[in-house]
Amino acid sequence: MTLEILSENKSHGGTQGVYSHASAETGTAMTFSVYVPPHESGAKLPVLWYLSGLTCTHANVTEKGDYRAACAQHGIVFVAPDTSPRGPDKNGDDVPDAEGEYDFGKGAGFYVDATQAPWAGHYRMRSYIERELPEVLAANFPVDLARQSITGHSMGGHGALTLGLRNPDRFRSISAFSPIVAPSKVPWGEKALGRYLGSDPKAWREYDAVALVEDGAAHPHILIDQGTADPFLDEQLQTHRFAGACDAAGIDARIRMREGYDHSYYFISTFLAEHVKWHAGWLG
Ligand SMILES: N[C@@H](CCC(=O)N[C@@H](CS)C(=O)NCC(=O)O)C(=O)O
Repeated sequence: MTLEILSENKSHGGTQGVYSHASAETGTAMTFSVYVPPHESGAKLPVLWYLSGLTCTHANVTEKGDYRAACAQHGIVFVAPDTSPRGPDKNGDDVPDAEGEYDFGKGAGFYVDATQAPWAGHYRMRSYIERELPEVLAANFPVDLARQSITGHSMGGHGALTLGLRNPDRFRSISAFSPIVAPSKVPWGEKALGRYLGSDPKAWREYDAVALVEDGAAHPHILIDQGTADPFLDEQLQTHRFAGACDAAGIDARIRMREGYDHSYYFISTFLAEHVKWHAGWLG
């Protein structure tokens, strides 16, 4: 499994890298970024995954997220995958896309394994992040996969909550910024899950944080930050649904409404270091 180094830059005493590899899951090259903090030779470090939102690649958080000082201070490796397959597959054909739609297709993989044509062949972001990328990390970076946590933004907040709730033994803590907590119930999610997974909403439940909690999933360490001035809050994000599901299930999730903050990286960069520190407390 060879990694191509696209860039490596020294930062806060560690290395911020961007890498590409041939993914067996998506059948394409996939790009991701990894920040490795300064560490003693031979050390194995805990990992914080960051899943990005609609229209993003690894680059948005890497360039605008402001996490490196905190990761250097707490000795945490920070991994930011892409949000969908892109580019040519191994036959040289471009992966299917929804031309002109920012919320479906490329940049909008929704962290699912698609079951519907023409998406099923390449749109396998769940397995890519749950199975393949951890193996790539373990083979190429000084990581201790017994210590992992996960965070994300918007569609990536949905990804963090659903991956975390499905894999509570793998992720010690889960956080999210402005997550889509109930994709089955909102326009972004209804569109994406319907087209990737088909029209039967039963197949959507494992990709819906509220439905997962209703169906018995739980995690003891969940933190959500949501801006009150986020233009997507009422229609697409609906944080109250997750708060309600957690209350009903007896899950003590910490959900903070942040006065005046919007959906942008100005919001994320304000609180991402706090999230890194919070995860560090569970990553030991
Ligand atoms: N306003 C955007 C909606 C998509 C959006 O806000 N994307 C968020 C994630 S859901 C984001 O992080 N965008 C990239 C950035 O701000 O760097 C559009 O219409 O394209």
